[in-house]
Amino acid sequence: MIGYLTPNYPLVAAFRSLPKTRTRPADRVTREIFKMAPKLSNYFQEEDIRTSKGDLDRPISGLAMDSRRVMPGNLFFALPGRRADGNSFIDEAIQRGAVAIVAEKIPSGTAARVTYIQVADARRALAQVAQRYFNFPDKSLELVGVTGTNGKTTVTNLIKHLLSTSTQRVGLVGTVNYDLGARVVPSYRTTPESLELFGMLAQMRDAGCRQAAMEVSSHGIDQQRVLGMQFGVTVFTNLTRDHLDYHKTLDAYFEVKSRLFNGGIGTSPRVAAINLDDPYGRRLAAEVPQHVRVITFGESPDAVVRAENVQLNFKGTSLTVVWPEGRVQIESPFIGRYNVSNLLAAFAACYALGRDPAVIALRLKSFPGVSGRMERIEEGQAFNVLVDYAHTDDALRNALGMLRAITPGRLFVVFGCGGNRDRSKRPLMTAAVQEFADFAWATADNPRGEALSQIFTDMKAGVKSPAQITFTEDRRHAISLALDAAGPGDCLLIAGKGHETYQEFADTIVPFDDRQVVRELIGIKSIKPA
Ligand SMILES: CC(=O)N[C@H]1[C@@H](OP(=O)(O)OP(=O)(O)OC[C@H]2O[C@@H](n3ccc(=O)[nH]c3=O)[C@H](O)[C@@H]2O)O[C@H](CO)[C@@H](O)[C@@H]1O[C@H](C)C(=O)N[C@@H](C)C(=O)N[C@H](CCC(=O)O)C(=O)O
Ligand SMILES: Nc1ncnc2c1ncn2[C@@H]1O[C@H](COP(=O)(O)OP(=O)(O)OP(=O)(O)O)[C@@H](O)[C@H]1O
Ligand SMILES: N[C@H](CCC[C@H](N)C(=O)O)C(=O)O
Ligand SMILES: [Mg+2]
Repeated sequence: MIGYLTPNYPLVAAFRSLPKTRTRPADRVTREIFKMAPKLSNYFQEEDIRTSKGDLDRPISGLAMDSRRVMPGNLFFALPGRRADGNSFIDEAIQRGAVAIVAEKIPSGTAARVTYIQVADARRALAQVAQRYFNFPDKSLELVGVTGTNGKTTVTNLIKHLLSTSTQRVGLVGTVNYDLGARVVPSYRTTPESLELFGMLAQMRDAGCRQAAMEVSSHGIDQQRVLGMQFGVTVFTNLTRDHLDYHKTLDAYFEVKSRLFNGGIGTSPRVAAINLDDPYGRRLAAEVPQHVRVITFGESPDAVVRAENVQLNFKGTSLTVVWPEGRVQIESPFIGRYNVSNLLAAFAACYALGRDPAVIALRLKSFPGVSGRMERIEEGQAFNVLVDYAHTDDALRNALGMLRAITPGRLFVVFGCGGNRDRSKRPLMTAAVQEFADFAWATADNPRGEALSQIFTDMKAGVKSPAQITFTEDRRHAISLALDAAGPGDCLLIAGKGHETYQEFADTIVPFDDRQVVRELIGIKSIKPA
């Protein structure tokens, strides 16, 4: 599935350099190319290797970290995991043609024709080797890395929009899609593995991109997916409760995120843009090492890039952005106070890259928004319907608080909680919904491997007003009930799945798009304008 992200770069170069002849038997061509392929030892430094066995000078045809994707001639990385252990797939990798193995322990009874390299940390080795294999693509790009619990997708898309010109395409890596310069492909992970990331950055570089914006998830930092990557600017949006299944405490979650700013990923950014309105942002700004320039942003009066005169309504937001050398009035079609924070984050990142603030301000106006983020569905119905990706209690509180303030009628919400994710946020999400909405339909999000009844039990612990919430397993039915209930002046928020076009169950993934479902149901029900 992801082979297109990790082409055999050195081999492609070797192939291009071969003299063009009309008659080249395929196996001879393969042999010729292979002879020109760089050697295994090119990708390691002596200190990386604990012990080794076999020929370190053999050519390799590519890198793999999943035995199911090994191609003949590959170097396979056996990574220790939470669910599986890559070491138990070494035999399978060899059967598929792997000629060299990197592992933290060399298995006994090794195959003689294969080279084994023992390293202290296989994930670290994967990132280092991938960076060398793709020839340091991060260093050829102005790379902006955005982290934080919420706002990463929005801010990276804003940055891409602000930096792009008619002749300059800007790369993107994030939750919704990957823009590789020559094509855009749907995303399967917010921050993919280092092997895929360096492969993608190489494609951007080769397609002529000079900048790229990348979402950096806490899982990505912790699993060394961005180890050694050179970011010019890193951005911190905020830190609120999520992913405690993984990080256990908010402080541990913060420590992981702060590695993107303090050299903890092996590199430090030139500039850090940090949200001063967020308590963890304030802490981070004080802790960033001296050699990193900090540009704070926010509505706080002491922020370097700050917003004044913020005015919000259903049509958009107006604000004055103030920075040390000037100020500019901005009109944006974006709604919601948290989007002021996102606008400032993107503005601060572009300012940090030395872009003209006046030009940035002008371009903000034409930002089309992000798929599934407060996306308005207008099918002639008499009430507002918005599809949003709020999937934490903080995001729900922000989204609903904002809609409450600008909705004349009743506020309704359809929401759910994902399975195999942080259980502790579930009751808090219900409580946040009950704080603002007149009525809520709780339903399935992506149950994944968990029983929906268990997810509902967790969610029910946050119910305060049982008469204002109902639990309905089928998401389409829940949306249908909510559409039936809404009338003129009301607002319906469908939260949690945003841009997603599927629903993930234990043993199947089915097509499901909240936006399409709303459109279909409005059509079927012939909900008429007032
Ligand atoms: C919790 C988590 O992040 N887990 C990731 C981690 O899993 P793991 O360490 O348990 O790995 P594993 O599945 O046990 O496999 C170990 C090794 O064996 C290999 N293997 C496995 C099976 C096989 O047949 N052959 C084989 O070689 C695997 O490729 C892997 O190298 O490493 C795997 C390989 O890279 C990832 O696929 C996996 O992501 C899982 C599926 C996941 O759901 N991750 C989510 C939570 C995530 O990363 N989300 C963030 C976004 C969060 C946010 O938006 O805030 C993201 O960046 O997308
Ligand atoms: N700056 C912000 N502060 C708080 N909530 C926000 C902010 N920006 C967006 N949100 C809310 O969070 C949701 C997700 O936004 P976005 O996709 O930009 O975040 P993300 O960090 O990329 O999320 P993910 O970790 O799932 O990739 C939005 O739909 C909105 O409800
Ligand atoms: N990046 C988030 C997205 C959650 C989206 C929500 N629809 C869910 O499935 O819980 C995660 O993987 O935790
Ligand atoms: Mg995202």
